[in-house]
Amino acid sequence: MKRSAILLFGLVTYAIFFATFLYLIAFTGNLQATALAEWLPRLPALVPRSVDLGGQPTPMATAVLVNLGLVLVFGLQHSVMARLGFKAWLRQRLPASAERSVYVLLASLVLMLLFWQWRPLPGLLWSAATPVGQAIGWAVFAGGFGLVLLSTFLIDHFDLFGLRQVWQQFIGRAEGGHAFVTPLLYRLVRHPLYLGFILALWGGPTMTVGHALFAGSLTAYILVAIRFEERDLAHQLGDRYRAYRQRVPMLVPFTARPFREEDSAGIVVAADGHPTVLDRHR
Ligand SMILES: C[S@@+](CC[C@H](N)C(=O)[O-])C[C@H]1O[C@@H](n2cnc3c(N)ncnc32)[C@H](O)[C@@H]1O
Repeated sequence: MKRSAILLFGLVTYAIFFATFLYLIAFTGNLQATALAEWLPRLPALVPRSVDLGGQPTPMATAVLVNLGLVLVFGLQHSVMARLGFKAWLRQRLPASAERSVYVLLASLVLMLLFWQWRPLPGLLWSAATPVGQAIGWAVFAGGFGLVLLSTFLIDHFDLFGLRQVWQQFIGRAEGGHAFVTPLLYRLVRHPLYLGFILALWGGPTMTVGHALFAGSLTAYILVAIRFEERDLAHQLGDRYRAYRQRVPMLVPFTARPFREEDSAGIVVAADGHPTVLDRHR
């Protein structure tokens, strides 16, 4: 009974996450009307509120404060709950197999709060004037979200969103955490998923003040989150992660400084074919 309940919780959480992710795409791209409606006039309004449309009109200063507050709540939820110490604390109170689903559920709820309470700031900063410019804007937007989704599968999509953990407890198999891997895009940059988000946030054919606030504050949060995440990874993987960090740039491909002999002094680099399991239970 308890096993089935945890499995059901994980499945429902995954469905909620996926719907929230789809809403995030529509929210960020204003897939409600705007530019897309010019191309596809019969496109139904996909979402009632987006970064630029449908939100409560609010004076500028209040809108900025509310919006930054929403991003701060998002950042705090993500960063606090992703720390090894917090995970250990949570596991003393909840079944370990449900921990990731709880994180994913809360992350989705915090995003829903942001969608609901976001205040548009409609001043136009830039807009692509030509069809080619608009197409490039949409390509960056779509490519960014595509990169996010692809990166989740390169790491381990079902582990990141808690499904693997609830399934393994259901079939009575011990849970082991997912491996540290560096396939494809992870050889070009250390954070392709975050790079995808940054491209998606800044892509699209137009940019308003509100959209720039959304993109800018989340980009700043991503840069902070990378610091925390890398600190944990270096703690878990030691020299292996430090050597990876030397070889592969953070977000911009082909910008790593050349690897020098002295960089490898005292460092033992594990072969890429032998991933280390990231310990989720510390
Ligand atoms: C939302 S994912 C983002 C992954 C990565 N920062 C990126 O942008 O592609 C965060 C989780 O992925 C894990 N992670 C980061 N790099 C990884 C890698 N190369 N292989 C496996 N897991 C990784 C982190 O430990 C963390 O639990």
